Amino acid sequence: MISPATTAEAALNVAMHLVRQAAETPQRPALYVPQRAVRGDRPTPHRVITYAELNADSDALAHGLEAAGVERGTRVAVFIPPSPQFYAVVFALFKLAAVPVFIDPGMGWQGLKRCLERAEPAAFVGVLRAHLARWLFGWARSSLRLSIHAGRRRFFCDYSLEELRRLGSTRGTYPIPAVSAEEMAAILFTSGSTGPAKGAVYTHGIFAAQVQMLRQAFGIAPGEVDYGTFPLFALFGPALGMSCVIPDMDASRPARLRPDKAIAQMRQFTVTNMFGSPAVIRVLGEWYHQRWGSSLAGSQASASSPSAPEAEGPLLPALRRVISAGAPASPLQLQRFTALLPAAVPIYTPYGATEALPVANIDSGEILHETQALTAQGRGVCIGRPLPGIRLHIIPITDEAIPQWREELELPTGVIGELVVRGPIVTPRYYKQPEATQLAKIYDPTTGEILHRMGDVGYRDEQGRIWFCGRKSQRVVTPWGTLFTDMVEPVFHGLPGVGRTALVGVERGGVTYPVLCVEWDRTEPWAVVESSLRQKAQSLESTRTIAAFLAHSRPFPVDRRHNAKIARESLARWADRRLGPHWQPRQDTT
Ligand SMILES: Nc1ncnc2c1ncn2[C@@H]1O[C@H](COP(=O)(O)OP(=O)(O)OP(=O)(O)O)[C@@H](O)[C@H]1O
Repeated sequence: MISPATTAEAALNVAMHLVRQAAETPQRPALYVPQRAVRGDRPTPHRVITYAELNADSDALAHGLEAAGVERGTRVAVFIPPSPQFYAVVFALFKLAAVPVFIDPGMGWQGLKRCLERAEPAAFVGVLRAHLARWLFGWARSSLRLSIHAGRRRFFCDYSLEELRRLGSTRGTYPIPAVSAEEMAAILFTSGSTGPAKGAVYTHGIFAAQVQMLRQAFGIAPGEVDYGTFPLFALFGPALGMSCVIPDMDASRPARLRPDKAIAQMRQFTVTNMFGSPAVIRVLGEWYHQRWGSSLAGSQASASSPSAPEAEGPLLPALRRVISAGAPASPLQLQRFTALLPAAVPIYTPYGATEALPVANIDSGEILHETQALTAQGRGVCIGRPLPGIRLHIIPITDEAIPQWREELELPTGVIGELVVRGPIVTPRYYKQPEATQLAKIYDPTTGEILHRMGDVGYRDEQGRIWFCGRKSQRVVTPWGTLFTDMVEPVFHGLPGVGRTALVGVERGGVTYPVLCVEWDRTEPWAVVESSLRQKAQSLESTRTIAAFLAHSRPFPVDRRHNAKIARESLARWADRRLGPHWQPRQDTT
């Protein structure tokens, strides 16, 4: 054991950021916690938790958890929604150098069971609902030896957090052990949008690099105020010295965020940084658009409108940046959201995945003024340039494992292939999933680095920017060539009656045909919509082979974490059923 901040190894532990903030600015609010349901029309009382308090609470919990048997390296499943308990427990686990395991609660009971079986946590700390489900569905029964209820009472668990807090509260500062960059710090499960979720192994070195990269890439300064609608990312708020407003929302359903509440909270605390999935950006932008329309874009909100802000000017005047991540954001959504912001405020859409984050970055200025026009012509979605410290390679598309890196794998500029990254934020493996690890990682024998295959396809342009063309597993391979989702779908956006679109493959007689599912908003008759879709498809080489357009009258199914990634696998099954066994593709397709 060492005294905090005395060695580079201890400083690697992400909890050291909290310790440092508490020493430097003890009275700065770390968290603003709504004390009751947030009202859209007036300020809501919030509890303030300072950095000194959060740090002391996590010290007490670290002692208490240790007394209960949690040790360095113990895997602990955490099922607590964003709250003071969540932050205190997670920082306590980091202080112990224990290994928190994070799984999306929204993924469904079966998926959760599978993840927990893989992660084999020895301890489980969660809210009552999570414990009830654990008990009912037998989650992690064979590995668990300690259960902790995140509340005052124990119920049927071994301990309550309140007990552990009391137990540890007189023991002072927790002596954070020195950790190495390679030591496992956490397991984060992917969202499972293209198959079973996989547990990415995070090391202390990765967290340290992420904090540094986020600070540099976005220019986040201590003392800023954060509104983080994605729980795992919210953890970086305190690490970056921000004061974090806890949103009044169900964090496992970002698309159901209530815009009036979110805006009221952001205005009440003059929030400077907002983080959310493209679904959050869409919901807020559409809400604004429906009320005040595009005529006010980027400028003023009418004070005479019933729920308009009293002050003149943009609705969110203090925001310095917005970060939208987790899925492609459509230019239209970005455009609508800019109406809430002061003119020069960027919306960043960083690209990355649970296994490697952040990888590349671009802002709304470049998207709206430059790249969206090319996106509409079928060139894909620009995700910007790799961040400093990251190298991005593009390699030929294959579903086979590639054990070793060879320079010859690199494709030239302009050629579409799979995106592969190397850098300090690349996770080395999946936890106890050697087959998945084999398929996703490449070892470079000359540098000793492990590269991550993103499972995405794209290309590099002459300016060094990367263009995202879709998920590798969702490409549609036809006798007339391969179609990529994010090159095809945006071509049709903006046509009257058309919401989102989704490209899927439907097989008949051993041939896969490209089919476009269309979110039809019923503002135009389907026959009119279909005819304009067909006309548009004929205008480009890449879309000419689309064999059918299908009206989908309800919103598309989406992933559970970000509520933004279209579940094309289930839409493909839907399209197959809709077309029926006797469907004959139109003659002009072939
Ligand atoms: N800015 C972005 N633009 C386009 N796509 C993005 C962006 N950011 C993330 N993505 C998409 O999200 C993926 C990462 O998602 P995440 O880590 O949440 O889990 P997942 O890969 O969907 O889960 P699984 O691998 O279990 O299917 C990326 O590989 C990419 O396809």
